[in-house]
Amino acid sequence: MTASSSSKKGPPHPGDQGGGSEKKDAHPLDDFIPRMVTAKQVQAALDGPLNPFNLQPYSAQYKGILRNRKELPAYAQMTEFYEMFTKHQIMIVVGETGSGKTTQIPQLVCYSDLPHSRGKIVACTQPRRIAAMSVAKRVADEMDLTLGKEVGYSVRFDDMTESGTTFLKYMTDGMLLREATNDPDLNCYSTIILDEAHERTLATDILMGLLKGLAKRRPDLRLIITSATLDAQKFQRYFSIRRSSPAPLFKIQGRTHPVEIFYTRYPEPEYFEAAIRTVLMVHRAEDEGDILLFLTGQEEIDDACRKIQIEAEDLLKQDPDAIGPLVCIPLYSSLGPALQARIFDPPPPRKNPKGPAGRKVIVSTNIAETSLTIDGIVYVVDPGFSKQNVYNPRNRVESLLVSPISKASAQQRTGRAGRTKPGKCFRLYTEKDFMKELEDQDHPEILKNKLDSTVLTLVKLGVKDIVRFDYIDAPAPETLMRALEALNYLAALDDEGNLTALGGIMAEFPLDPRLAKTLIVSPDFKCSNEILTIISMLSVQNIWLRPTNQRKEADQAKALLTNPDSDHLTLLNVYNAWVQNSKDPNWSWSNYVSQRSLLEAELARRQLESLMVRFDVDLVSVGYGPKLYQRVREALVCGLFMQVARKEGQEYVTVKDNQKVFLHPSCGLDHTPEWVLFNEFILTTRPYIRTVTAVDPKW
Ligand SMILES: Nc1ncnc2c1ncn2[C@@H]1O[C@H](COP(=O)(O)OP(=O)(O)OP(=O)(O)O)[C@@H](O)[C@H]1O
Repeated sequence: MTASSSSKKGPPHPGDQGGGSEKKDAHPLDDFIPRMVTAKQVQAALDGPLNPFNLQPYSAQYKGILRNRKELPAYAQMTEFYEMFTKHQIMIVVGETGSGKTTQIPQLVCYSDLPHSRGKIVACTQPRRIAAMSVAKRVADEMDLTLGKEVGYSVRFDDMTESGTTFLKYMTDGMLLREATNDPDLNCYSTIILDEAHERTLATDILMGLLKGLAKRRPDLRLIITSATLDAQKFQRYFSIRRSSPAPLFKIQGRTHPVEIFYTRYPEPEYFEAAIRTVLMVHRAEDEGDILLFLTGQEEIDDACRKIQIEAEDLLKQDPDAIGPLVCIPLYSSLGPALQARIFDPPPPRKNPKGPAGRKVIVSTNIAETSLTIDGIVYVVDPGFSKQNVYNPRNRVESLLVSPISKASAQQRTGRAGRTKPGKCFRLYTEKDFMKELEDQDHPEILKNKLDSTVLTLVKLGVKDIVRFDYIDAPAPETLMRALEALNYLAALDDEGNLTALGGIMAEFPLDPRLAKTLIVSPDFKCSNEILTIISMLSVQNIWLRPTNQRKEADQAKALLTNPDSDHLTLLNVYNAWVQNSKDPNWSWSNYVSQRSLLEAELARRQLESLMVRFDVDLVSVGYGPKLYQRVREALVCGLFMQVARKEGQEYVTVKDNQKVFLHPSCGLDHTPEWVLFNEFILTTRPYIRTVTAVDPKW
């Protein structure tokens, strides 16, 4: 620590040897009192010559970033923060977008943990992996430390932390939940920050219940719940110690830069067209600055990127002195990390030194809605829609529907502008609709998703009564019952609802319970090597590329890789052919399959394989031939037997619920077999089953 703070001695650290005069192996930071740290000490440390976390001199980059951090509202309220943090085990933090909740609060907590060599980890959860990864990178830079060492992240299939070194870990809420199943006391953490709690993802909701209980067992554990302002009181009440004393609220006042909001005068009948028009209008008429456009899904986004790009090139040709170059970058969750990272690339350079600056347009799903700072975004275009998952427990159908966003989402979207300078947000709906039609909040996922996997996690966590668990909002009993029933059929739970040995292992795999079961039983069919590949391929989206102008060629290429009896076996063929061709991107390109999806599948495969090793699930194969194909199909039935349909006339009817369904157009079967199993039931223009395999009812 710097000289300025070494005079401020406080009570000894719990690990200190008491009574001695000079401590033998004193650490230079020993007088930096954990939990009792003051804003003054931290400010002195931030401005000091040495980084207290690694005792190295600060870099020039650090000093530059620090100047900006000092402008953040969270910095200005540091004293108040520490006052509350030292007094309370649980606190709720609210603040406007961009005030520094995600980047600053976890750092402040880290100072209170110094010297970290003795310490535990500070965890900060994020609903989305891209946010966890990019914020960890930003914070590592802010702290002048190395990403993957002192500051790390952990997301499904990608762990960038170092055991014993990492003391600040950004992670998806799902990862923390998974860790809790192995260590219910989460002993390695000193403080857990549930960030973006207002998003109410399934995992965050369950974590809130667990951590509320855990806080009673572990008085040393601190919890911080951060949220957009609208629903803070709900969290305060939920985390109250007694009925009369709600959890304290730390309000970060103010924001960094103003964002001007514009509404349309009349409702827009075609949001997609309006969105493209608006982006081009901004490009033509507004000053330098990048644009972020929110759309609902991959197809729409790719389509928009193409259209915007073409139009912008036309504009540039017509008037190169007034219009700058433009590059359009898509962002959605199925893009691999490398392509997602393109959103942080600089905008294209000017065409000529006197001409207008280049502009970057990012077209994204709502994964860019929270916690993400993309430097340079000045304009946000928000058509007001997103794709939302809705589960109907009566017919067990999950459907993705394009629906209006909530006011909270709209505010988050607006908040993506004005992060590094003042911004503008164009809402493609009227102000009246915003006020009257949009709900305040999105419905919590726990009230609208299928809960099979969640219930398995809860049982594994030792929750005895699933219905009476301390949910912040309890799900419909019917949804819970459906989940218990499915897990019982899968033999993950016995008839009394207790976890079986099989269920215990299933819960260790980050997969839908049906797929976990398939994988675990597959050695009995001597094909676990193949099932592992198929499941890894199922975990990534969009293996097939089908560019609009090359649909025929793409379909022909796909036909050559297709197994006529099974889309699952087709996935196996694709992966194996790719490996046989040395994972050559040219092979992928000429066969119209996505190299990046295959790379992601490979990553998933590696991670799942290490779990198989850990839980003694043998990796075996009978070798190629018709026998293998049949065994793979039999193994699939073991996990997916609840997802079987039978042909009736031109269509299929599901065996379990008697629903009429159709084979999805992407299905590669060359005939319509009597019985099929399917991976997914989706409702779009019609009820479809997707990724289908012909099966024999005997199995
Ligand atoms: N990668 C980055 N590059 C440049 N500036 C950044 C970056 N990340 C964060 N910042 C700055 O830090 C500010 C605070 O970001 P932070 O993510 O902590 O805000 P927040 O309060 O969590 O907001 P939100 O909930 O909207 O994500 C941003 O407004 C921006 O000015």
